[in-house]
Amino acid sequence: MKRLNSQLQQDGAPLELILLIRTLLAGCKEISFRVSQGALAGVLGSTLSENVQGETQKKLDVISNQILKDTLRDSGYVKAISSEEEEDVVPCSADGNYLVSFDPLDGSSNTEINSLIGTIFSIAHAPQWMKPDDPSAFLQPGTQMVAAGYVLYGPSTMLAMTTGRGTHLYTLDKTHGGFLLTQANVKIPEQTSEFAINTSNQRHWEAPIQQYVADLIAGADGPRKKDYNMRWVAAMVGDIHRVLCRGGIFMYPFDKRNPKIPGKLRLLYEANPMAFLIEQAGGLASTGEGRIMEVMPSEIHQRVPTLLGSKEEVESCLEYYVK
Ligand SMILES: O=P(O)(O)OC[C@H]1O[C@](O)(COP(=O)(O)O)[C@@H](O)[C@@H]1O
Ligand SMILES: [Mg+2]
Ligand SMILES: [Mg+2]
Repeated sequence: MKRLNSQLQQDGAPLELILLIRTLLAGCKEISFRVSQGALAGVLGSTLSENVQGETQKKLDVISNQILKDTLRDSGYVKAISSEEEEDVVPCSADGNYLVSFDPLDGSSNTEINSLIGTIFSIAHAPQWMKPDDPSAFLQPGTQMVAAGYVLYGPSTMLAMTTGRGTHLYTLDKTHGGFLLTQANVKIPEQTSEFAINTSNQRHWEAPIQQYVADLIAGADGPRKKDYNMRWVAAMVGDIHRVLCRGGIFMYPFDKRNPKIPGKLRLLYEANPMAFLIEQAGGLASTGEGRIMEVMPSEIHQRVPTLLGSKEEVESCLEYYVK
């Protein structure tokens, strides 16, 4: 089976980017091991501290964040890091050529129930003019990403990765510790009968999504004349992996509860990297008003409404916005 290295070379990734990706994944392998230890290693449960999002941090949020910071900070490739668990950017090497944004542990609410969790990351060039502690350099649209991916800590540890030449899936071979290519050039089915959304938020949604989801649930008896099934892993990394594997539409839409916060998911280290993977696999990634990867960020922890998945189904969903 092909190794990650040779696929990245085949996709034309520059050597330094390949070395950076390998360094980041070395951190993810350590997280995979710590996660698999669970209660044996005392890594389950919450801490007493809150992150900049106002969420109580899980022990694994803090552990994963520290592992990735320690792994990347002195690598020499990275100028600065932005992380879900860090209020400000983390300065690294002044002559580093890359910026890395990551969600060290996605699906935190799943840690205690031994369910799917993961790490999500995106990589962009660091502007020459930038000082390592300057957050403004991260305020680039997603179209500027040079690589993105996630590592899914599930029954097997899997990697989904793109450098802009298709989306590929890899499986961690725990016998020799390398990621091996298990599915090249993923193509998401354009049509689907599977949707994912947290319906407990329904009363807070805007009218277009209310109507769109109502029509999905109406199934063959409704205007879509087709039955739909629902799934919700409560970990974006798990829901998006399912979409890459068999199609579907994943939604975390605008929510009227607090109009200043237009969604739950964060642009830099959740929505953008997933949008890059989905688009490179032939799917669509929208905020409802436009392409996620064209959103111009105004701050590093900015949130966006998120609609991702099978091309024709996302298009059908967007028609409700036009109506
Ligand atoms: O609790 P809800 O509304 O189901 O939200 C689940 C969503 O929140 C998240 O867990 C947020 O990510 P974090 O766990 O990294 O904070 C997503 O992975 C997931 O899609
Ligand atoms: Mg997350
Ligand atoms: Mg997280």
